[in-house]
Amino acid sequence: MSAVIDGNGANALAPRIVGVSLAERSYEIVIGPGILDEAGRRIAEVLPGARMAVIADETVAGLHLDRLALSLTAAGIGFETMILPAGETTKSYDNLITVVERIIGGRFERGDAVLALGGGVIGDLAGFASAIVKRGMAFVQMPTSLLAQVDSSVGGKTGINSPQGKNLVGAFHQPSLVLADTALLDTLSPREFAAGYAEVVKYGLIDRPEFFAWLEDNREAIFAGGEARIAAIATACEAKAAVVAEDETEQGARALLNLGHTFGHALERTARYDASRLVHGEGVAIGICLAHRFSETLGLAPKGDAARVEAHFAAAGLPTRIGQIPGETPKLGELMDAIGQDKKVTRGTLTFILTRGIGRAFVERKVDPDKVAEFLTRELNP
Ligand SMILES: NC(=O)c1ccc[n+]([C@@H]2O[C@H](COP(=O)([O-])OP(=O)(O)OC[C@H]3O[C@@H](n4cnc5c(N)ncnc54)[C@H](O)[C@@H]3O)[C@@H](O)[C@H]2O)c1
Ligand SMILES: O=C(O)C(=O)C[C@@H](O)[C@H](O)[C@H](O)COP(=O)(O)O
Ligand SMILES: [Zn+2]
Repeated sequence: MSAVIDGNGANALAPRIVGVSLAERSYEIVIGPGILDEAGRRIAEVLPGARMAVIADETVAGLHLDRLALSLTAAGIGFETMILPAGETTKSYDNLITVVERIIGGRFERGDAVLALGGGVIGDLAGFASAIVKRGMAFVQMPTSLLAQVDSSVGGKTGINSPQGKNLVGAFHQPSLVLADTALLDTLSPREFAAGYAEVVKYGLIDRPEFFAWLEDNREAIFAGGEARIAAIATACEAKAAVVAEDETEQGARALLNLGHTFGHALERTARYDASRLVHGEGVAIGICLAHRFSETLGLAPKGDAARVEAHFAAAGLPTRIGQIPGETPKLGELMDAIGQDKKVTRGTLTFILTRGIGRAFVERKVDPDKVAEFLTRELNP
């Protein structure tokens, strides 16, 4: 991207850089349009001499892999590509084995890197492969969905799904670099853009009420593209980077990033990870609304905040109620079973991220499962 100095001396087209401070595992998130064409140069600066095992799904490979290949070649970086089917079911044991064996078969060294070009599915799977091959290879994230640019490419959570639940097998393994080309979002479907937006809103609802209010005012501009979109992505990355720097392996505060996920992951499991019914960001949108309504029901949050959150998601085209998921309505027992497999369960007790109002989320341990079941019974039978 060429640099242009505007009237105020600011570099108008320069990418936004957000740092993730983790001592010797610190790295930069580079955000802006056109970063894809600079990928080779930027990667060579951070990982000189490393070869890349490039992993992408079929959709993203068809759209954007050629340009990445040109950029890597121009920078003298050797690479092999591995293409997987698109969609949540790709985060499987079978695909993990395929990818791991391809990397080993390609004679990649520990100091070489796995490069994930794609959404959160590819980032989580490729990241996990990089965490375990040779006990940990280098890893580069090139997120191509909104969700991946604001959330999954940052913070080092990697993994796959088990038939028993979301992300139940994985590792913390930080990338060395995150390159988020915001122009790639122009090819993302409106539905997937909206799904990623749910995770953007999440940061406002956790502890940045002013960001949530800004999103209420700027939602249409963010969906249209341009500066508002880049600003929203950068703010989300700053928010996530701050939490990750404080609590890399989720011993405490990082659990806040799971707002809406205890319910959301259970809904994804009951929808069988079927994208025609529910994708992750949609599950998060419904889950966040449930967390706000549950908090209101428990008398923790002021009346009206849950409705405000729901109105914002609905305006963005996102579902807010379990009944909006197409297909068979999940059974209470199935949902409670999935909730019982949540990774935040401690000594058998449930943990939820609840809220005292917009921007006032907190981690509640020892949540009474009977209260959750009563609440869900009402939600399932409105
Ligand atoms: N590791 C983390 O911290 C973290 C955080 C949030 C979510 N996640 C995980 O991320 C996954 C969801 O990520 P996602 O929403 O990106 O899903 P995804 O990777 O399935 O991508 C969504 C869809 O968009 C397509 N796509 C991606 N980029 C595109 C582009 N530029 N143009 C056209 N199509 C494009 C993909 O092919 C796919 O069909 C879930 O598995 C979730 O559990 C992980
Ligand atoms: O980075 C985190 O921490 C998150 O919780 C981000 C979530 O948006 C993401 O979906 C994550 O994969 C969920 O983590 P999990 O530990 O609940 O599987
Ligand atoms: Zn998520």
